[in-house]
Amino acid sequence: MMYLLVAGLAATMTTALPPSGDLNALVDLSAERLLLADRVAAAKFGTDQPIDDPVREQQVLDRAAAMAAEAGLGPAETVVFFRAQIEMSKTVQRGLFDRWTRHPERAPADRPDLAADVRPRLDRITAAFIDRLAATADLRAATRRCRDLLLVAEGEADRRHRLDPLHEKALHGAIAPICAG
Ligand SMILES: O=C(O)C(=O)C[C@]1(C(=O)O)C=C[C@@H](O)C=C1
Repeated sequence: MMYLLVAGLAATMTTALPPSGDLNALVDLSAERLLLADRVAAAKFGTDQPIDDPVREQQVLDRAAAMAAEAGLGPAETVVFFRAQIEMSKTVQRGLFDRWTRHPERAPADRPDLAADVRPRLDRITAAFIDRLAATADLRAATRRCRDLLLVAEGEADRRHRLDPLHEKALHGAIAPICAG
């Protein structure tokens, strides 16, 4: 009986406790998504597919909101967060289009498949985001502690991913809603 009680408690604890309560993994996902914007831009550059795709944006936001509700997160705040990810992805894409237009020799040689390859990867990041947003829910508030942790996580992500100024600026914008409370 005692054994069953302890085993049951341990099982509850391992599922209830978030593996990492800090903001590093969350910011890291944001950086990964912005680096994936390079692949999105490469898929569109030199084609007639525009950077802005409002239909796809709505799909991303609807799916994120549905997953957020299931995870016990507020759909409205989750949409604000994902909107920032999308806006900053477009900032990166526009910056790269500009760079590649001015320096065609720097344009990517290959054209990734947006529907078959890049968007499924973005979708996987959405699911991982929900997980991390849920794990950091207590921390994400308009507090000094949140802002301090965010600053550290941002610096680490900049370094770890060796972000250039374009991606660095985009990461700064993408993570802005995290401590908005
Ligand atoms: O999937 C695309 O086409 C993208 O450009 C990515 C993305 C996004 O960040 O999810 C960004 C801009 C588009 O308006 C739609 C979606």
